[in-house]
Amino acid sequence: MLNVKNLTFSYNKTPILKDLSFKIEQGENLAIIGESGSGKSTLLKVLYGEYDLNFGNIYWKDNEILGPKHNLVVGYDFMKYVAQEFELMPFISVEENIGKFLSNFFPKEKKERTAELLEVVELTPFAKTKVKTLSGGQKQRVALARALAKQPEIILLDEPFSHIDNFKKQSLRRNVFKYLKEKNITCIVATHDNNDVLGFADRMILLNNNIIEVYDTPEALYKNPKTPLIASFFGEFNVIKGKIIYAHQLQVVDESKLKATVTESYFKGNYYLVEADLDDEKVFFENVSKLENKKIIYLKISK
Ligand SMILES: Nc1ncnc2c1ncn2[C@@H]1O[C@H](COP(=O)(O)OP(=O)(O)OP(=O)(O)O)[C@@H](O)[C@H]1O
Repeated sequence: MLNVKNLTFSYNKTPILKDLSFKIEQGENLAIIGESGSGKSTLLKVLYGEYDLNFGNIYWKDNEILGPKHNLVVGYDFMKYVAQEFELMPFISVEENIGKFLSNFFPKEKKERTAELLEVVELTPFAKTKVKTLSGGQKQRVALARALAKQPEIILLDEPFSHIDNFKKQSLRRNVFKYLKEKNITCIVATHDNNDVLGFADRMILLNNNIIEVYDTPEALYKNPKTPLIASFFGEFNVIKGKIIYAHQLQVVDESKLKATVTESYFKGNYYLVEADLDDEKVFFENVSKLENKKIIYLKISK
């Protein structure tokens, strides 16, 4: 179990993380979300032992995670961290990078493990390719596989799929999170992307104003977003009479008290996101077809 108690951290005088406490069990997937600059990357680095805390403690099982004041070398064998800037060895191949920290005393195991991880990150055809010739997204996948090579107990991922194109992203995300669950590896992922969270995270933390604003399951937060900031992570939303209403919860009906004028329709694939004026406020809702600008419509809020 990871046990974070009253963690407080600042780079200089201004605190970035104030009095954070949370726990996660072995094998759980925790997502850290928050606006840019809210401290997501800082939290991962602090959990990794890259900095000394101002106050508080971090424990992984019985080990206290301590910063550079207490350790000559940053990091622990049971934990891996994949940063936004991945440091790979450019002049050796993809498979050599992945196998770099695996023992040469067990060549068969090393080969099998490397092949398994190449499959997970969908880079088998690039096994012999030199890393310096890869794209940013391919390098990100090598960094992920390398972090998994020695099977850590806990892995910290900072925006793990940010460089990966939309064609690959869906299947890669499923592969990686499925692999982590199968191997019972605890995962903490900092992300801006709700697709990294929904369907994968067991719990999520929203960092805001230097504190944990909410800590709950994605389902609970999605169904009952207490603040606009939470709702905005999941999608387009409106605040109507003080209530947060997602765009998909508004429907066009023949008559209602919510009379609005269409101002724009955006094609979104299997629906249009329609923008309209409702009592001089902008509202967004989903509709199967495009609606003419200036059309008067009536809206109903569904559950
Ligand atoms: N090495 C550093 N020294 C001083 N301040 C820093 C350092 N690294 C980050 N910060 C500051 O700490 C705050 C949090 O930064 P951090 O990178 O943790 O945010 P983030 O939520 O990960 O942002 P993003 O989503 O943009 O990656 C920011 O105000 C940033 O300027």
